[in-house]
Amino acid sequence: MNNALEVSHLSKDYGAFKLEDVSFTIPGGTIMGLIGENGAGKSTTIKCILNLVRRDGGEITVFGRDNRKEERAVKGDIGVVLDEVLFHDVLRPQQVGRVLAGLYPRWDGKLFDHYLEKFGLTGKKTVKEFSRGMKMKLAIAAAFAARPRLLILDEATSGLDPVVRDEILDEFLEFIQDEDHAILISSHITSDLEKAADYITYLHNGRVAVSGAKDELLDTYGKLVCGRSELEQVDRALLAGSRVGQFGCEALVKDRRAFARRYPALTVDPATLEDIMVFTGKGDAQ
Ligand SMILES: Nc1ncnc2c1ncn2[C@@H]1O[C@H](COP(=O)(O)OP(=O)(O)OP(=O)(O)O)[C@@H](O)[C@H]1O
Repeated sequence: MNNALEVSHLSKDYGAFKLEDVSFTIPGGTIMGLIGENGAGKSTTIKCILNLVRRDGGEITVFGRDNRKEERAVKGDIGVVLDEVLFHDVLRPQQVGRVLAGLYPRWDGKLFDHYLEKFGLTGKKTVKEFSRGMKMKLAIAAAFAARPRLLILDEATSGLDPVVRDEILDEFLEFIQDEDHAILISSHITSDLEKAADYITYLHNGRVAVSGAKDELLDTYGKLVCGRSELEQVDRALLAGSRVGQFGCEALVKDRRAFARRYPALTVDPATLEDIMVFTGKGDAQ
């Protein structure tokens, strides 16, 4: 089975910002969450995958095909949902479907109608009268109906309420039941990715800071909460970052089992993706 996406040593130089040596792989039948601060390079990475910006180095393959040499075929395999929805304001969802049917060779009108029904978008409202959540749902229905093999979402679930996000995440989980499908989703909402993603890549200042299987990351990292004097005694090499506050200290432990063996008296709790992102990104913040 081919990997759905392989990004190897990707680089892009904007002058003031550089994407450097970004590599990650999404196996078929899985979801990769791309996380990172504002300006970390998530959208630039996605634009390179979509060939919307020219990369300066590296390789990108989608289901084994080079995204530049076989651009047409690769485009047909990818569905995209961006954070801005650009459908014609005056159209109703069904009319949007008729327009898109002419643009996408693999368009599945029945599937589109199924999602409109499921997402409650079958009324008489035009896109202009839609809330942000309704627009995102329409974009996601359209992305599914184009029958992509790789679905890419850039911040598409931000700004949606938890109920809608949950519904949409369930659709994603169903989509990847087919091993020939995969999803790359960039989001600031790490709790969504904690629920849905199989793999996580954390970009920091244009570089991969952490990448791996989500369960493994959550199982390995830990969060230490302790007093200042205790923190001062801990070997810094075991920590990915720490924070000294008014009422105590917190630190991200790189390997909580190894840490527990060395410091059995200190309690290390499981870390969240947000902890991993915040502490790794800040390093040794005071
Ligand atoms: N066309 C461009 N020309 C020059 N610099 C650019 C261009 N597009 C993006 N950048 C810069 O690249 C950096 C990364 O931006 P990018 O949009 O990839 O980040 P991001 O991780 O998606 O951020 P956010 O979470 O805010 O969307 C930023 O410093 C941005 O200013």
